[in-house]
Amino acid sequence: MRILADENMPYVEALFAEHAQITTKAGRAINADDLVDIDVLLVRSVTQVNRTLIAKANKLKYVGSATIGMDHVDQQALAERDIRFSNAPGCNAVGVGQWVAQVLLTLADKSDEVLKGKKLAVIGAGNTGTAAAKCLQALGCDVRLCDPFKAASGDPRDFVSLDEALDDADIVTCHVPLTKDGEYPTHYLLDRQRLESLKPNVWILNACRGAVIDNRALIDWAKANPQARIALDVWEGEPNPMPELADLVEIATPHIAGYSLEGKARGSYMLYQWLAPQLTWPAPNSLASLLPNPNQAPITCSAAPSQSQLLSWCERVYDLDLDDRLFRQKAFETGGFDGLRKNHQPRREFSALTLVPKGKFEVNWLEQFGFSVGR
Ligand SMILES: NC(=O)c1ccc[n+]([C@@H]2O[C@H](COP(=O)([O-])OP(=O)(O)OC[C@H]3O[C@@H](n4cnc5c(N)ncnc54)[C@H](O)[C@@H]3O)[C@@H](O)[C@H]2O)c1
Ligand SMILES: O=C(O)[C@H](O)[C@H](O)COP(=O)(O)O
Repeated sequence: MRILADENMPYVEALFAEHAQITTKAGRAINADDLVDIDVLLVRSVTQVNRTLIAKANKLKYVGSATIGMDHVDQQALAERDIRFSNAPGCNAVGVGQWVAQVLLTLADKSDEVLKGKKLAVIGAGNTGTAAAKCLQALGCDVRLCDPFKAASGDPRDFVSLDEALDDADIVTCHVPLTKDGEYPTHYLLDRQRLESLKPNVWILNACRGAVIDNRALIDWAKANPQARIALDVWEGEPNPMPELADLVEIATPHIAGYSLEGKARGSYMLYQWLAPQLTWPAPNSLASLLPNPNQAPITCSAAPSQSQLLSWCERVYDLDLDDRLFRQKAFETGGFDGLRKNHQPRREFSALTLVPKGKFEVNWLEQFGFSVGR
C-alpha cells in the first residue's frame, strides 16, 4: 500500500506509517507522474485534483483532503474513475471561529469600541460560521445568520436573506464554500453592487475563499470608504494576493484562520477514520494523544474580564499580530505566501487556556467563547 501526502499535513507518519509506505511532496508540486502506483492520495487545499492529475493514476482508490473546502477537487472526475473521496468537514472550524473573534476584539481594542450589541452578519452558517457566531454571541453581539440552504433544510435557527443581513450590519463575516453554480453561487458574492450597499463604516472579514469577495471591487470600495475596516485571511489569486489590497486591509493573514494545531491534527485524523474501516485498519489512538501539552499556566480570575482583558488572554494563546506583521514583511516575496503558511507559528485553540474563577460571577459565556473553565 502506497500513500502520497502533502508534506504540510501533520501527523501523517504517526497515523499511517504502520499501514503504508508514505511519500510526501509539496502540495502545489504534486503532478500526474507522482501518482503512478499510488493507492491513496492525501492532499490539502493547494493541490488541484482534476482529470489531468489523475491521468496516470493506475492504482489510485482513495483521495482524502484534510480540509473543509473542496473547490480544489473535481469530484465528478474521481467518481468516473471509481476513486473514493472524502474531505474533513468541520476539522478546523473552531480555529476559524476563534480567528474571527480575535480579529474583532483586536479591531475593537484599537478604536476603543464595544462589541456587545454590534450587528454581526454571518454569511454561511455551517461549521465555521456557526463557530464564529458562537464566540460572538458569547460577547453579546447581535448575530444574524444568512444561509438559504440551511433555512430551507428546516434548521431551527432564525435566518435572514443576504440583503437583510448586509443592510444594516456593523460587521460582515463570510463563511461560504466557493461555488459558481446553483441557486446561490458564492463567487463574487460581495461584488461591486453589494459592497456599495454596505454601511460606509462597516467591518468586513473574510476567512473562507478569496474570490467570495471581488477583490478589485473591494480595493475601489475601500478607497472610497476609508472609515470601513477590513480583515482578510483569504485572497483572490492566492498565493499572489494584490499588494494594493493588503495596504487597505487592517489585519492581513495568509490563509491560516483554521491553522490551529488541533484543527490540522483533526484533518489528518478524520482521514484516517474514513480510511480505516475500508482498509481494515484498527481504530486510531485518541486525537489528544497526537497533540503536545499546551503548557499554558491557568489564570485565576476574581471577576468577569473586560473586553481588553479577554483579548489579552486570547493573545496568550495566539499571536495574531505576529501573523499580520509577517504577512506584510514576506507575503509578496517569491514563495512568501506559501512559506508563511508552511512555517506558521504553532497555534493552539483557546481551550488550551484554563480560567479558574474565584468568587461569584457568570462563567458560562467564557466557556462558550472557547476557554476551558476550571471549577
Ligand atoms: N481560512 C481558512 O483557514 C478556512 C478554514 C476552513 C474553511 N474555509 C473555507 O470556508 C468555507 C466554509 O467552511 P464551513 O466549514 O463553514 O463549511 P460548511 O459546508 O459547514 O458551511 C458552509 C455553509 O455555507 C452555506 N452556503 C452556501 N452557499 C451560500 C450562499 N450563497 N449564501 C449563504 N450561505 C451559503 C451552506 O449552506 C453551508 O451551510 C469552506 O468551504 C472553505 O472554503 C477556510
Ligand atoms: O478549507 C479548509 O479547510 C481551509 O481552507 C484549509 O485550512 C486550508 O489550508 P491548506 O489545506 O491549504 O493547508
